Amino acid sequence: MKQMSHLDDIPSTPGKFKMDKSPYFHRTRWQSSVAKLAFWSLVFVGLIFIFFYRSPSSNPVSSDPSRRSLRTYAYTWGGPAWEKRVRSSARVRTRHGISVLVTGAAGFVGTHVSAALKRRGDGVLGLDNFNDYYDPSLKRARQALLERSGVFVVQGDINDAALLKKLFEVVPFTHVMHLAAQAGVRYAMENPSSYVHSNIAGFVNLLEVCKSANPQPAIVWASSSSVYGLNTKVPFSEKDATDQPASLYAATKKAGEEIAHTYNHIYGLSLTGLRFFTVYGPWGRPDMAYFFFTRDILKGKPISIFEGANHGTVARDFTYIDDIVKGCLGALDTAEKSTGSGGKKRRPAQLRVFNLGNTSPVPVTDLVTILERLLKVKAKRNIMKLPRNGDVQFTHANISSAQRELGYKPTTDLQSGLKKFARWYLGYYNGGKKATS
Ligand SMILES: O=C(O)[C@H]1O[C@H](OP(=O)(O)OP(=O)(O)OC[C@H]2O[C@@H](n3ccc(=O)[nH]c3=O)[C@H](O)[C@@H]2O)[C@H](O)[C@@H](O)[C@@H]1O
Repeated sequence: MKQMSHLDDIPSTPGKFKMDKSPYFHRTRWQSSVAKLAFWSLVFVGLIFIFFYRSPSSNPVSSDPSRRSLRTYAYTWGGPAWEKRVRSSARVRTRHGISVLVTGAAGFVGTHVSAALKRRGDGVLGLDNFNDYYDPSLKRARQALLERSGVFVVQGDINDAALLKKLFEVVPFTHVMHLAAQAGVRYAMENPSSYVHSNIAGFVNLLEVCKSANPQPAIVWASSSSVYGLNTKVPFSEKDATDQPASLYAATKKAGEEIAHTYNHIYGLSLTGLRFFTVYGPWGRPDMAYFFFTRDILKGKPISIFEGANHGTVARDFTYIDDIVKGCLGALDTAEKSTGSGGKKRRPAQLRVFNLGNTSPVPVTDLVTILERLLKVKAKRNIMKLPRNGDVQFTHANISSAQRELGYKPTTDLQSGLKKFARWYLGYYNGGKKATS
């Protein structure tokens, strides 16, 4: 159908425009005041619209990153066509398949998990708010990838209770894979409220809707290796204390684990938290070191490599995305059903936390050496003291619990994983020429 627009009424040669005699000319005074009222109402509604869309949460990005709030875009949802798309995307296509609501589906891990679920015949519906924490065009490209494989990604926020309720009305999801979050350790000092908004308020909102859904879904969600904080006992085990987070990001993830306990305890929600260890790979996050090191090395820009006190090594248990996806699917497949209904718990429900790491920490300096070899460019290394902004000196996962209960077994070392990342990066950014700042 042709879209009517006000432009359609304007002739291409304005000088020749001849006004037709309006049939409204002889209307009564009463009718003209109705027209005036309608006109001023429109102006009023327009002003309200402008006011809301210029409110701080949606202001264009300011040049000072510490001042800006993340920009999300206005979205609409609902209607028969929209519901049809939701239903079709979430339709299970195998006999024992599950139907999963994936939050953060246009994110790095969300895209890979959604695609893997769809490939094996599960029903998948994505949800993402497409905010501009990093380049939204990368999120749109991931969305396009998912759409091609039959996954519809609804644009919306996990804080939007009405939207979440609607989704559960349309589809009785058996599982929720909750990956929507404000990520990044260092950015928490610049924009603390975004962490509270997504990782705490958003998570609680989602759990509220899940606990009232009938049937209640089982929930698997992304916690983080950062909850180990200042823990010095290695490798990190799920049994270790996690009461010394070093960043607000870590604190919100830890809070998420406690909130999960509460909803499990009161409402019988089946909850599994996965502590991801520095996940990397194709379609990754541009705010992570391996990603922006690649960009800067290719541009010939210096990179900052952190070191601990007394030139201490800073290392990470870098984990390849395909291994993480297997861990996520293992967690979904072994998740027991929630036990509540109508907001009441019938009997105790499953509550789990697993490390998903690689069990072999690599110094950040070695990561850079691997990148140099793959990109065939020497990095301009700038060695700096580890800033006091939430970064911890090392991470190292003990994964025996995930191995035993989820069948989790990482198989990709950093060299092979980075090779796949570099190939993707060079293809996606046209040999590194297209990369943005
Ligand atoms: O494991 C996790 O749970 C976390 O992994 C990453 O956090 P991080 O390990 O800090 O990953 P990067 O920001 O990519 O940093 C990797 C390493 O590079 C170092 N780094 C970072 C930035 C930089 O300029 N220079 C530098 O040496 C960091 O200190 C760190 O050791 C993610 O950003 C978090 O969202 C996630 O929760």
